Amino acid sequence: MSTQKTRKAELRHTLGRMRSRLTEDDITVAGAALARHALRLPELASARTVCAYVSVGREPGTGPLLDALRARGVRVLLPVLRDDDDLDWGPYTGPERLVAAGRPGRLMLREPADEPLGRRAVLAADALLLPGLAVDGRGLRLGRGGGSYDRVLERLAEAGAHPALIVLLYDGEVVDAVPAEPHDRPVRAAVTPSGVHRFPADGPR
Ligand SMILES: Nc1nc2c(c(=O)[nH]1)N(C=O)[C@@H](CNc1ccc(C(=O)N[C@@H](CCC(=O)O)C(=O)O)cc1)CN2
Ligand SMILES: Nc1ncnc2c1ncn2[C@@H]1O[C@H](COP(=O)(O)OP(=O)(O)OP(=O)(O)O)[C@@H](O)[C@H]1O
Repeated sequence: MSTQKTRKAELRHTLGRMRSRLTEDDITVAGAALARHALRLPELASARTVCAYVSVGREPGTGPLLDALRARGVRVLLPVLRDDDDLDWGPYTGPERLVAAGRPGRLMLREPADEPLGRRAVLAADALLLPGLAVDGRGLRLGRGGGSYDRVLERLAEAGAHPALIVLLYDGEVVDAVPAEPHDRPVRAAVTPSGVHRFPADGPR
C-alpha cells in the first residue's frame, strides 16, 4: 500500500474511534445544528436540486436537513450504492420511503425504495452534500475509502458540472492535513455543528 493510503487508513481509524464515543443525543444535537447552519448557506438557498445522503451510525444527523430542504420545495436526491461501489441516485420523498440497504458486514445504509434515476442524475445538482470523516484547510476530504464520491466528483468534472461541494462533519474533524492522492478533489466548504468553514476551492476557478 502506498504511504498516503496507509496514512488515510490510520486517520480513518483515529477518527472512527472519536465517533465511537458519541451518544445518540450527540448525533441528534449535531444534526439540528448542521441543519440550522446549512439552511443559511447561499448555495442551498438558491439550489433547486441538492444531492445529499441519509446519515447512518454515528454520522452527524442529516434527517432534519433533508426534511427542511424538501419542505422548501428543493428536489433532494439520495445515493444508491451499486455493487461496483459507484453511486446511483433516487429522489427523497420522505423518511417512510427509505429502505435498509447494504451488504453483509458493511454499514447498513438507508436508500430510496424506488427505481433509481441513473449515475448521471448527479449532474443536475446545484449542490452536493458529502459524507466524510475529515477535511483539511485545502478542502481535501477523507471519505470511508470506497472511492464512491471520488468517482462522482470525477463524473461531475468530466461533464463540466460545478455544483457547490459541501461536506458535513463534527467540529474535531476539520484537521490540519488529510493525506492527499492525485485523484482527490477539494470541497468548497464544511458545515459542522459550530458553523460553516470555507476553503480555497470556494474562490475563483
Ligand atoms: N450515510 C452514508 N451514505 C453513503 C455513504 C456514506 O459514507 N454515508 N457513502 C460514501 O461513500 C456511500 C456508501 N459507501 C460506503 C462505503 C463504505 C461502507 C462500509 O461499510 N465500510 C466499512 C469499512 C470497510 C468496507 O468498505 O467494507 C465500514 O465503514 O465499516 C459502506 C458504504 C453512499 N452512501
Ligand atoms: N475516479 C475513480 N474511479 C475509480 N476508482 C477510484 C476513482 N478515484 C479513486 N478511486 C479509488 O477509490 C479508492 C478509495 O479512494 P479514497 O481512499 O480516496 O476514498 P475516499 O475519498 O476516502 O472515499 P469516498 O470517495 O467513498 O468518500 C482508491 O483505491 C482509489 O484508487
